[in-house]
Amino acid sequence: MTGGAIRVSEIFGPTIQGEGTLIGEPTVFVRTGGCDYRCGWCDTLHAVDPTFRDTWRPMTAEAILARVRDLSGGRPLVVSLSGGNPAIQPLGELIALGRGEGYRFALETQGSIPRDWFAALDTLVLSPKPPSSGMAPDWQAFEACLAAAGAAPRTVMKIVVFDAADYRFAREAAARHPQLAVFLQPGNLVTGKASPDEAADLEALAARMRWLVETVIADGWFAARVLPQLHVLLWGNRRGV
Ligand SMILES: C[S@@+](CC[C@H](N)C(=O)[O-])C[C@H]1O[C@@H](n2cnc3c(N)ncnc32)[C@H](O)[C@@H]1O
Ligand SMILES: Nc1nc2[nH]cc(C(=O)O)c2c(=O)[nH]1
Ligand code: SF4
Ligand SMILES: [Mg+2]
Repeated sequence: MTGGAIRVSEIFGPTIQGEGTLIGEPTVFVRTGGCDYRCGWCDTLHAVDPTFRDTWRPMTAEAILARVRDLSGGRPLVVSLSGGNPAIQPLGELIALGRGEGYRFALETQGSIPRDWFAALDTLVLSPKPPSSGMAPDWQAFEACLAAAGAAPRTVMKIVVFDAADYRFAREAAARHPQLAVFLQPGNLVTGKASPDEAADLEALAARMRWLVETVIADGWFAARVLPQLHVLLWGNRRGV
């Protein structure tokens, strides 16, 4: 891979953003390959597990933007950079080129790797990982991500909640960073296949979402917003939607 190459797992859309602060917005997704974490419940193992490495392609920023242009018919919209951990990749040039054409950029990351080009984003979604993931958040790196972004992008937190311990973690994370809007997302238990294509367990998701809403309300945490993964409700665990 050359210095400026970006490792891409998949580019798809337009679809709607299914999660968090931009929910419902028409979006093209650029999913990079490779992650420094390995969450037990990751729903995107095909962009994480190195056994999928030969499906990841090195692409230049120009080639990615050309694909985004193709998919969007040249009409600017939101481009969501996700992964894997997109912060591993050199995305500054793609963001600069795309913004020059009117595209807006959002990026989803766990907050483990700060980059100076975070400041060029429109939206930064930081998703620190709760206990159920099996990963421990690195708060120093998380704070370095906030500092790198500065005041330019809208930075929010999106925290996956499976259980009461995750909920307590979310409260603590929010207390550490009271300036950030918080989105709570009920966890979706994928069945462990590396690239799940099966229907989601909608009953279990609804039950977890009800529990989470009841918990937030009983707790009086009125600054939190609770949202499902809309794309999972509509299309299950299918890829590319
Ligand atoms: C696949 S990750 C990729 C970006 C980055 N690595 C991260 O974790 O933020 C995108 C979002 O999906 C969430 N996510 C992953 N697996 C999930 C699951 N099983 N249920 C609910 N959300 C999940 C992550 O927490 C993150 O907010
Ligand atoms: N529609 C849709 N919305 C999403 N929001 C976050 C996604 C992701 O996997 O990062 C995602 C995704 O894969 N599809
Ligand atoms: S940090 Fe994100 S992409 Fe990486 S394993 Fe966890 S959920 Fe999956
Ligand atoms: Mg996903």
